[in-house]
Amino acid sequence: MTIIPCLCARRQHEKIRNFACIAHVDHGKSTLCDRMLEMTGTIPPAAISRDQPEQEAKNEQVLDTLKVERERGITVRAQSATMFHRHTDGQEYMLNLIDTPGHVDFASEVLRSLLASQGVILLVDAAQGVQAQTLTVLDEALKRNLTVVGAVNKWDLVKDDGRGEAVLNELSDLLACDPGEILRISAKTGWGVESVLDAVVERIPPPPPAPPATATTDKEPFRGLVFDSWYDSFRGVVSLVSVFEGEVKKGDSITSSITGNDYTVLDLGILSPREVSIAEHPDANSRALRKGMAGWVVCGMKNPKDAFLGDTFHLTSRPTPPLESFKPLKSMVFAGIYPLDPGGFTKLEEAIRRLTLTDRSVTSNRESSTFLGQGFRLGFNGSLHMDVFRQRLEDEFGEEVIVTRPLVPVKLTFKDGTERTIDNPADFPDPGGLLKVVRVQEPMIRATIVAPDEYTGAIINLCTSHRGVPLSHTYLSSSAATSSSTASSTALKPRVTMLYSLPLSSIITSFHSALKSISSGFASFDYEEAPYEDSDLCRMNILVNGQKVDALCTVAHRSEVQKEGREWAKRLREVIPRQQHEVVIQAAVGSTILARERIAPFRKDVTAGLYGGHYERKMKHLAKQKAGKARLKERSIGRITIPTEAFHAVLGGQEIKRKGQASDKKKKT
Ligand SMILES: Nc1nc2c(ncn2[C@@H]2O[C@H](COP(=O)(O)OP(=O)(O)OP(=O)(O)O)[C@@H](O)[C@H]2O)c(=O)[nH]1
Repeated sequence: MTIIPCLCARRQHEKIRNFACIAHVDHGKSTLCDRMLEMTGTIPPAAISRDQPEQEAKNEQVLDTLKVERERGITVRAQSATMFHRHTDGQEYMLNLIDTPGHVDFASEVLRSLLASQGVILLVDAAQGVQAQTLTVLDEALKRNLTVVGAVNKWDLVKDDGRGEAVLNELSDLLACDPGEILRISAKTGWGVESVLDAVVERIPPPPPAPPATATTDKEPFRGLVFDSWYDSFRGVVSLVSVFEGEVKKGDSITSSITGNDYTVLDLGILSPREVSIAEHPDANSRALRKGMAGWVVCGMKNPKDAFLGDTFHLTSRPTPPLESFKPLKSMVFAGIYPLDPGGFTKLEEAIRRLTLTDRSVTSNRESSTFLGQGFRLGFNGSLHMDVFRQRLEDEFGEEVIVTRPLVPVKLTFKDGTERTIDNPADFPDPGGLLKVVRVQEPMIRATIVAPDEYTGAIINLCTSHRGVPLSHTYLSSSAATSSSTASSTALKPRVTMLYSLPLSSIITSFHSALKSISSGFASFDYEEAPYEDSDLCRMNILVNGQKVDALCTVAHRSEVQKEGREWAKRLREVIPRQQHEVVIQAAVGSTILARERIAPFRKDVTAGLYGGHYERKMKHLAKQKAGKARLKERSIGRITIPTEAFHAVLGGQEIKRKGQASDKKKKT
């Protein structure tokens, strides 16, 4: 059993390191975390041996605990774990590690992780080299003055073709450090991972020391930043707290800076990687969460609404100003969420309330649709985020939902000078209403695309077709240097970083998959928000037998609306079942019809019982049927039944097509 030497509180922080693993998607963050947890004995070792690296590891992405993370092989939530590591200096260190997501939609998870860290491990895949997200996450770490330890991962894949060295140089150029400082590792086999643990101890600074005690205060008062929280049906809200100052222990009375509510600490502990009460952890050797530590706190907070990420807890008896918090990223993609079962609103409401506690970047407001009934308008960071949220509702709460078409926020400036930002297409004015609007603006992004330069032409075409404007085009330094004819793989060929200004709306559906397909998977893409710009947008309505289907209307750029209208009318025709009467589907902007599709009615054989030769009777029956149908049609305007499943399929089809997982045809069958 290893015990942290009992240092006085002022020195103990020196044995603590708080760091995050950051990288582009799939560069091996979660795998590296598995190996570090194994090597420090935090989790049982996997059945791998350094002598037989080809043997598969058994611990796979142990910090990716959500079903959606395991199914999709992506991290969507930052996860923390505390490890104890005996360094070569003979001392035991407490390492608080945070595994972060790589996808841009979960950037807010990376940002809050960085606030609780003093350093980062920046991983780069030896086969892929520096990618778009490598640049953006590094930028965030540098903005916060964090120490960056660079590591090239997947070294087991490196052959004698110079690729590994080229990637190593690329990363050292980026970090402006000596190539010798970059670690070479294979997170999968565990090779070199010991050097990461050593670098964490030696290069990442400990949390800042406590100020000396003054005559009036015997010790520093407690201040802790809440950087994660989740809901437990028995204990209520569990908050993950990074202790910036002082210490907190069981029985302490603490106060939330945001709500002013007082609580008593009922239990607290560390994540190792599961929750372990501090009193029970053999290595913690302390009954308190001390300065520099990160751990969970249960304090009888029953209402998830009282839990705020970025909140500061302090001792009730020693009020302190709140710590610098992090602003939640603004939601940029909005969609209506409705229960598939029309009576399931209350259950869905509770599920959303619980889930938004673990994912505070989702905004939620009630809304109602004439077609779908009561539901919610939720705001997300991007379309993958939206899709993951929908899957979590299903996986974790059994809630099947209909998700309407996503929309980015649109700013309207009216003639009288008032401004309004709308997140629901139903609120966008029709052509008549637009006469009162002097300015329509949509959010833009600054996109970073990194790709081998042979794909430059195709990428320019793709961006242009998505209304993109080029900003810059530069070579990744060392890849330009290795552009020689000796390069034997695409990863060694010169690579470019292209910056583009693009409307956010143009990239929320198919842009990413299109980029991957035109670049054979070699291009990577990331973006950051840019200011709003003027845009010629209009609202497209979908009409069924002349009746507006509010849940299907959308806002699109005028240059794209015709194509969209045709696609949607066609798609609806495929999913709406034939009915007793004709169904006409139209896409329209104001009174201008852009597309029309018709579903022919069933024709009941009213002459079936008649023998041949009764021509006049047959004609009479057919005439009667025609008149009856006309009446039926008149009455049924607005009463066309579109099965909810069909609706679900048509909206889901959009998602499926976007991800390229299945064609619409497959969906139909
Ligand atoms: N050959 C090889 N494969 C690796 C290595 N490290 C990770 N991988 C594989 O790379 C894939 C992605 O690894 P993850 O650890 O999930 O990557 P990640 O960066 O956490 O992914 P996100 O969280 O989705 O961004 C998995 O299939 C891993 O098995 C390595 O050192 N060598």
